[in-house]
Amino acid sequence: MTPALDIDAISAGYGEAVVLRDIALSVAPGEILAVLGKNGTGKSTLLKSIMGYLPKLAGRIAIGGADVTREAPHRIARRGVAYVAQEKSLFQDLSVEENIRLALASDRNWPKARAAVERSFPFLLERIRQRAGTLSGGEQKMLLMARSLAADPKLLLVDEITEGLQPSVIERLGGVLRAERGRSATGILLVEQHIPFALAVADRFVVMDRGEIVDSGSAGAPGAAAEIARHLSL
Ligand SMILES: Nc1ncnc2c1ncn2[C@@H]1O[C@H](COP(=O)(O)OP(=O)(O)OP(=O)(O)O)[C@@H](O)[C@H]1O
Repeated sequence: MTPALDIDAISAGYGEAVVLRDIALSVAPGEILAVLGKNGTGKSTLLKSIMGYLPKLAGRIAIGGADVTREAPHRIARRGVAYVAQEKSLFQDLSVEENIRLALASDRNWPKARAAVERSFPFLLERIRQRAGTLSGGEQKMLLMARSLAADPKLLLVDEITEGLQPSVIERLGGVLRAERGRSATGILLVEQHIPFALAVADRFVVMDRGEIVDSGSAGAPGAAAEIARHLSL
């Protein structure tokens, strides 16, 4: 099966500063891969380089089998890649519906997108005309996730969605991601620091340290949480 994402020996960074070194990983359609690591180890940089925001110094990135290593971000997005960034990227003055419609390639996709929102976060349909900026922090994170899933992406990149959220919202996001894994072919790369959340929703994990992958395994393996916690505390 062609991977949703295939990264082969990527090195990348900011100008002279090399942050990622020789990264290799792949995500199958319908699979969730968690990327864990301490602050500043290059997890967000990895997502930015997949989105084409950073030039690559070496290596190759393929999305759905197509080489996108040197492609511009808008072309990568058009291949069906959605990115839930750490910074909230909602249009605060636009309504919930307008924010979701902006992620769609065509208005014709709205009925399908609406059904996806109903499946994932139905409360958003009751707030469909509300300005995004007037939702709470947790609700805005849910809207970000709903907007990405509504576009039915081939690949979804999620950067620390649980940061600053209360346990019930984290639980709800986890439920949505688990359901997504069961029903769609979207490959998901989930950058996280929240180990229990990551292991509950992912199939596999990798651990990054100082720009390199230093460990990997199956999320369901006994001892995975302790093994990851050791890396994060070193
Ligand atoms: N725009 C930038 N210019 C230069 N260096 C940067 C830039 N953004 C990040 N870096 C550096 O790249 C390294 C990795 O940062 P990155 O944000 O990818 O880490 P992270 O693992 O996502 O951390 P966190 O969990 O804190 O978000 C850090 O040393 C950071 O200072």
